Amino acid sequence: MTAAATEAEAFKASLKDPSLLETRAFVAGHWVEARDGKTFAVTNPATGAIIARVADLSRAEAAEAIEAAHQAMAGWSARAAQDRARILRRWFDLMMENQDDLGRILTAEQGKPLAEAKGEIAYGAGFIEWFGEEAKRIYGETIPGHQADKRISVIRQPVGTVAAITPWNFPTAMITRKCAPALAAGCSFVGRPASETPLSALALAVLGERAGLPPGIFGVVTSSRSSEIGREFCENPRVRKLTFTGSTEVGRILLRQAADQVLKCSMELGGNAPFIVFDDADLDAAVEGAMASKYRNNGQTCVCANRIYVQASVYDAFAAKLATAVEKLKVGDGMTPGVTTGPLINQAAVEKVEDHIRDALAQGAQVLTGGQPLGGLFFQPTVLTGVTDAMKLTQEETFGPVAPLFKFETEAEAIARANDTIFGLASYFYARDIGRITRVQEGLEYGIVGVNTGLISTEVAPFGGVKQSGLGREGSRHGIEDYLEMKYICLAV
Ligand SMILES: NC(=O)C1=CN([C@@H]2O[C@H](COP(=O)(O)OP(=O)(O)OC[C@H]3O[C@@H](n4cnc5c(N)ncnc54)[C@H](OP(=O)(O)O)[C@@H]3O)[C@@H](O)[C@H]2O)C=CC1
Ligand SMILES: O=C(O)[C@H](O)CS(=O)(=O)O
Repeated sequence: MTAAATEAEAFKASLKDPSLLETRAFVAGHWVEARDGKTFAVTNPATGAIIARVADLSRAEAAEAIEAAHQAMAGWSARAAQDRARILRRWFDLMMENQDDLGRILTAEQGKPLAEAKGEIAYGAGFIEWFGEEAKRIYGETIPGHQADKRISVIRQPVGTVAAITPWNFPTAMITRKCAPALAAGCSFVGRPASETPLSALALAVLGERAGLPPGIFGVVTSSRSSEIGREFCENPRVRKLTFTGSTEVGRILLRQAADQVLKCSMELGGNAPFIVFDDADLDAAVEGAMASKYRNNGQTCVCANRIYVQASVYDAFAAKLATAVEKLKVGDGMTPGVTTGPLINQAAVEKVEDHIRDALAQGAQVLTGGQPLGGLFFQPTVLTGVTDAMKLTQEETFGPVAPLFKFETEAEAIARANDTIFGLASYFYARDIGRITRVQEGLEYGIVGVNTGLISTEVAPFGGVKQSGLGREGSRHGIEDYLEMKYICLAV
């Protein structure tokens, strides 16, 4: 056996339940290899080791998964909501019972520290718990008739078979944030996870099968051919809803492809979050919030602070406090206890971070701490000062551990600069004056505003962006609406 195969086998053996490390796709309730035998490698970004080889399905096999989901849907949507709710609750329970193994699989393929990965498992499972409960509350309504002999009612029915494409940065939560409302509504679901991180989705399918999801209702199509599978999802007439999480660039491609059949779409796209520190802020709290928002998942989240604006009178004090906190971060393999910051996902991510830093320094910014690669896919958590709006990192999402500090003078200036972007997902600010808090929270053009907090992610709230950060909301009681169609019934009596 080669060293790579040995490492993969060793990782599988390290799990309490090795059967969770599935490498076949899940189609029509069956675990399948690609018909042509093709596989693609899944590597550990911390070590570069191949931890698995996963079935590499073709577009035709993705079509078979969609057909199976379409055929299975009638029986699933006909079940009582209580029945669907019980199965989703069981799925939640199984995820939490296997949280340690699921966290280890997630860290191995994505790189985030194990504690953070286990946190994502709980976060992701929370969507299944939440929408299992919402399944029982899909209410309709009656409306007084417009004529004496008319009786008007409105019912809400499942939209149909849902296709989902998800990113590598939250390989569990981004799937459950979509499949949970879909299945709760009575839809069937076929997901295609990012090729860097398919194992978490497959482990989810193992537990979904054990929880009692009927064959075909929840499919996972693993493939390295993302654009081919994406075309199938957009063009297959059996698909009635496409939901995507990822970059705005790919979101635009999918929306163009989905237009031909006027396919219902939800889009959770890129961000460029401002993080504003006013002169009346609690600076220690602001530093804590900036650390949580900026360096979570090594800066690889769409809601990470991407631009940090600090009012002039507190700029130096905030910068010094932030640098001190950043220098306490411990970079390393996420499986190692005490590590707070794992690797970036791939070499392209490292190069984007280096490009943003190089561009900023060339235009006069200074490195307050960090700024250097650490070998492999590791990078020093970095703070830049003297940053200006002309630099690349002001308009582009860095998606890495770089905190650029901008200086501002007035409240109006801060709001205007924070809004000067095509994105509108998350935003944050720290202040204590209630008048300022009210003006700023209303003035920011974003789908999400964190006030005196850097962490906003929860299944109970509506998550989503405005402008080019996306379409629709995920989570909260609103999150199920995108998986339902409203039907108006006019009965002549
Ligand atoms: N708003 C949100 O909640 C989130 C937004 N993002 C944004 O996404 C970016 C980083 O994530 P990243 O995964 O690199 O984003 P990408 O948009 O590159 O990839 C997202 C998913 O889309 C797939 N994909 C890529 N190209 C196509 C295509 N032409 N047709 C169909 N599918 C395709 C990818 O597959 P593969 O990788 O296998 O090619 C992956 O599964 C950042 O801009 C970030 O802000 C990321 C996560 C969440
Ligand atoms: O993909 C992401 O970045 C997530 O949407 C961020 S969150 O849901 O964890 O806030």
